[in-house]
Amino acid sequence: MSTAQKPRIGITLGDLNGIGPEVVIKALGDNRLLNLVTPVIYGSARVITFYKKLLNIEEFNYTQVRNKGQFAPKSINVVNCWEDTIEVNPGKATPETGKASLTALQQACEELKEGLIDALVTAPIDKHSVHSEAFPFKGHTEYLTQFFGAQESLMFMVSDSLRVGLVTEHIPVKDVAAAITKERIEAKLRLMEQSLRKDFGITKPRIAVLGLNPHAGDGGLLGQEEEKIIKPVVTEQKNKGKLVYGPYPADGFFAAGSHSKYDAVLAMYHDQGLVPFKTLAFEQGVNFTAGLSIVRTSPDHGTAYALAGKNHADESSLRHAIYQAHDIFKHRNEPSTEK
Ligand SMILES: NC(=O)C1=CN([C@@H]2O[C@H](COP(=O)(O)OP(=O)(O)OC[C@H]3O[C@@H](n4cnc5c(N)ncnc54)[C@H](O)[C@@H]3O)[C@@H](O)[C@H]2O)C=CC1
Ligand SMILES: NCC(=O)COP(=O)(O)O
Repeated sequence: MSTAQKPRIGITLGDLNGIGPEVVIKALGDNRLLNLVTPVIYGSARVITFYKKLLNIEEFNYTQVRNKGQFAPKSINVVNCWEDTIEVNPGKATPETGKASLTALQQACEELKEGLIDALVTAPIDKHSVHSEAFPFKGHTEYLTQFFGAQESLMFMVSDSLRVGLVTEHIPVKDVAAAITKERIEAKLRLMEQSLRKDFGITKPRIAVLGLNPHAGDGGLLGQEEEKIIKPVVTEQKNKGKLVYGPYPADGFFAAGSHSKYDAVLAMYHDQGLVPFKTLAFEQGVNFTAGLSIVRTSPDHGTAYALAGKNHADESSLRHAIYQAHDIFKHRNEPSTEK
């Protein structure tokens, strides 16, 4: 694709019984997006029609893709990823919709690999119903990391006011401390710094690192990870001239608004980073998988089954995910941006 053309953004519907189809339809209902990107929905026209009727949305037109990779440039394109009729029951977790969400994801990833689309936005899957022999992963992040052949990736939650990356992602809390190693923190810091430069155009990024234990260990009284692992990594980074600071106690850090002094924050585990992120930036927040050869974003929420089919789901995060995928794709492909 030449950079003058609009990026073709693949959008998977996620679990058909969750809020994925609703937020996709509502976000794309804003026609201004068509001036910027060519959206390609991976899923099923039948499911889209079902939700259009259920939610009473009339202003949403699309073109079904008949020939692989041939997309209508000024339209919302829909790729039908399965032939059979899958029963849609909003709010209900089922193995069938788990399987369908995987089929759409796999097809989108294949077409991304083939260069038929330029970036991927994924609506939420139900990690439990999709988990199977065919998908032995904890989520999209782990699947995409393997599919696109990366050694490591970074779960990077991004918004205009806050960026938070994670050292450990989808693992039980009981396993977190053992997973906090010098090598893993270094790898995540490297990915975060590269992404801030390459994807966000920040020449000399400032990064804050959080501690693991209460009060960042209180000098070793409340845990040794800060003294033995995290501080030495931060010191080494500083000695290399990197603007890396910490480790900071996580609670007071956000309470004092200290995150606004940094381009990104590295959290040690999922909820340590995502609780403040979602509290401060839920609607604008986007989940970005940094460190891959391709661009993938998603909204920062899940299937929200309790809201499905009720027209109560907020589509802002999905819309931001599309804009963010566009911006990062452009950043990576415009010759003038920082690499
Ligand atoms: N990227 C992905 O595919 C993700 C998938 N999930 C999956 O989603 C399922 C449910 O996860 P939960 O932890 O309950 O998180 P959730 O994000 O689905 O729901 C958390 C709370 O936020 C509300 N909420 C979520 N999205 C909203 C929206 N767009 N508008 C208004 N309110 C919204 C929900 O009603 C609920 O009260 C799980 O199966 C999980 O695996 C969760 C996060 C990411
Ligand atoms: N809470 C973030 C999250 O679960 C991201 O999941 P995924 O993008 O890896 O599927």
